[in-house]
Amino acid sequence: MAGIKAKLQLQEKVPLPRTAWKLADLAVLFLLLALLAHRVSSLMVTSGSGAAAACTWCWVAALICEAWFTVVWLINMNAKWNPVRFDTHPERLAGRSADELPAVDMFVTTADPKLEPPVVTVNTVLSLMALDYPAGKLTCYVSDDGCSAVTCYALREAAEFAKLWVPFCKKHGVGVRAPFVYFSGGGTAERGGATTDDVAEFMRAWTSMKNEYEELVHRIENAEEESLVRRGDGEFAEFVGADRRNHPTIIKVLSDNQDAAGDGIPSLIYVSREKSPTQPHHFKAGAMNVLTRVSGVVTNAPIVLNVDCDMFANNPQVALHAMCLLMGFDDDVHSGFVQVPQKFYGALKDDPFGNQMQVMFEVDSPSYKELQNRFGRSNELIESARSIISGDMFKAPTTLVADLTSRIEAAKQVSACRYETGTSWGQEVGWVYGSMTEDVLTGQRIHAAGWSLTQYKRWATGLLEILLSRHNPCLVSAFKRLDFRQCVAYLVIDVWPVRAPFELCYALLGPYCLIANHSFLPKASEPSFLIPLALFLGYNAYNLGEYKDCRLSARAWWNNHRMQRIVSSSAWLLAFLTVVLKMLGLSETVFEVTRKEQQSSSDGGAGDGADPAGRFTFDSSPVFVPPTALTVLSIVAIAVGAWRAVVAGAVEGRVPTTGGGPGVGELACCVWLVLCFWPFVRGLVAVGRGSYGIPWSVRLKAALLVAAFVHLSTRN
Ligand SMILES: O=c1ccn([C@@H]2O[C@H](COP(=O)(O)OP(=O)(O)O[C@H]3O[C@H](CO)[C@@H](O)[C@H](O)[C@H]3O)[C@@H](O)[C@H]2O)c(=O)[nH]1
Ligand SMILES: [Mn+2]
Repeated sequence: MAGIKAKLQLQEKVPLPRTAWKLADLAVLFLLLALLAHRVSSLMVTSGSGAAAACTWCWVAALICEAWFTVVWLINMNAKWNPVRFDTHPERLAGRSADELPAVDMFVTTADPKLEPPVVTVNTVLSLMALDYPAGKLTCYVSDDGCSAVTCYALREAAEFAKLWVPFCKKHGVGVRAPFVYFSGGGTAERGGATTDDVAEFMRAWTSMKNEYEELVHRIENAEEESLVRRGDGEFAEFVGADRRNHPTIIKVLSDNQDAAGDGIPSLIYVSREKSPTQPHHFKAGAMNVLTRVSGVVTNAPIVLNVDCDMFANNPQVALHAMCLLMGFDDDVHSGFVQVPQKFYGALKDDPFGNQMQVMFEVDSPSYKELQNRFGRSNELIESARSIISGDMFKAPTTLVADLTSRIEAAKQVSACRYETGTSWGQEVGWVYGSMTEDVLTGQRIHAAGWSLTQYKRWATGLLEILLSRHNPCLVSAFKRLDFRQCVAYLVIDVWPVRAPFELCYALLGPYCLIANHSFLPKASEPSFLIPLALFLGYNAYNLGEYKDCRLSARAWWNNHRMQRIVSSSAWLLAFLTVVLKMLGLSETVFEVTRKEQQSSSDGGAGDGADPAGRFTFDSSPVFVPPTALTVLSIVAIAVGAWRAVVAGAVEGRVPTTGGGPGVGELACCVWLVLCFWPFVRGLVAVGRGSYGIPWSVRLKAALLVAAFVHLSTRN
């Protein structure tokens, strides 16, 4: 270690100046504060005079929402005020002898062979096994919460295929080592690295590799759960009668490489942890904690890399880059995890190095008893914890186990579903339970191909669970080692779901005023009208500018802007309600696994009637009710406003009721809402167009909500 540090710098911190943006940040902040000041002063005037009492509460509601938006703006400003970039230099590591690099245990989680086709998992695993790293120092653990013989079979086949694939990738410097990506280039065989072997020979190797891969896919796709478990050789006998919700632990060593310096392919271990209907399994966090313990008693690498089953490594040097960050600090033993800085709205490369939220064990010399209370009753695990706590965590294990199979008993003990009872797992140790987003700020997948409100709902649920728990960043900052600005940075994401009720309230103000003949914004004739106008224009120009800065189109900005409004009135709102129900003890939150598309290299991605990219589809899920209702309400409000204007024009000399009736501002709010929710307008119009149309059950619920709202607004 000391040797490495004395040598060339592995990483550099480069500050990124953004003076002009800082000025823009402050300008928007100034406008927000001006608006708040104007509201407060007008409220004081009206409460004194007693005039226009009817709309006072609109102004109070608007003031509260705008105060909240100002807080959100401040939180976001803090996070992007002084950005830096870390440049890593893996080439400075690559030259070093293999034993200077720490071993890495790579965790892949899968939960359902239907939603997450085994071919997807296999591609992820292959991309990890082919990383540029000493093969003997890599072990890949796959956790299968689906307890599927097909997944196990697919991985065994993948281990065989890896014997061809890994040397091929390394020899030809393949860029992306997930075969489906590599071969999706069609006939144009991509070639990385400048090697001297002649083109014809490469083409031959490429073709034969492609054939091998297609056969692998064929075998996996045609494997059947039933026939696998009934096979004569009894290889999958453990899966006989195994119900995914109720079965003993199954662990299989599919590839074993204990040659620390040597080549070959990394070890591959299949783990399906014990499940029992009476024990909570804590979803992904539970799976990760089992893998952590299994790795602790089997290979016990000091570094853990975690990816989901659909996150292949898009850069074979990713482990080396990570090492530059993890080993590049002076205080590296204390750097438990490294966060890869993300660019805002960054449609950047998707860094698959999913890092863990787990804070590293504090260094003290705990007694055996303390260790047992903390980590559980496995002697092997306690030994491995002790070796990490006491020693240099980067020290390569000196005595390698003869073979991995000898560790299976110990591994089964720690995979039992009752193992955690009475220990600190899920609390102080490992992945923390009680939130559906145990990873939170880690490299978030950018779902370029589409979006899923279910996923947003789960994320938002998890985030709010964090906010309302003792892990709330403000509490953590007050009592633990998280400094104030870091706390505020975590809040950027944690407050997502809390934004929902405020955004909803604000969105309702425009329609309410049009329907009830009130106002919540200054009149166009008043000078103070310029404040909200400047804010509206300035804020949107700012966001558009950010998109332009990232070389994204105006269209991309608009899509994202309106998606935010839609997500916040649908998924975030429901997440908010779900957590409120959980707090009241009325329901439990569940982890709804997202469906992974199976990208096959052979069918050219035609897909089974896949939706044209970007077109919204609907189903009868409750997430669609609030945005549908908001859309209908805005249209109704515009109609009412127009009708009132016509009537007022016709009945001459008519005096406006309170002088506080709606004006341009309120109308603009409703029009803007309709524009943001345009996909829902299309969904309302598309009757009988399958999933493009909003289902009648959703329309009915939305209509009831709108009717109730109109009724309440017009009741005096
Ligand atoms: O009981 C479960 C449920 C899920 N998973 C796995 O968890 C991962 C993430 O699930 P997915 O449905 O793909 O959720 P995403 O929203 O795409 O995942 C993001 O958000 C999650 C938190 O909500 C994080 O756990 C992920 O790392 C992060 O990529 C997948 O590999 C699943 O197989 C399990 O292992 N066991
Ligand atoms: Mn996912």
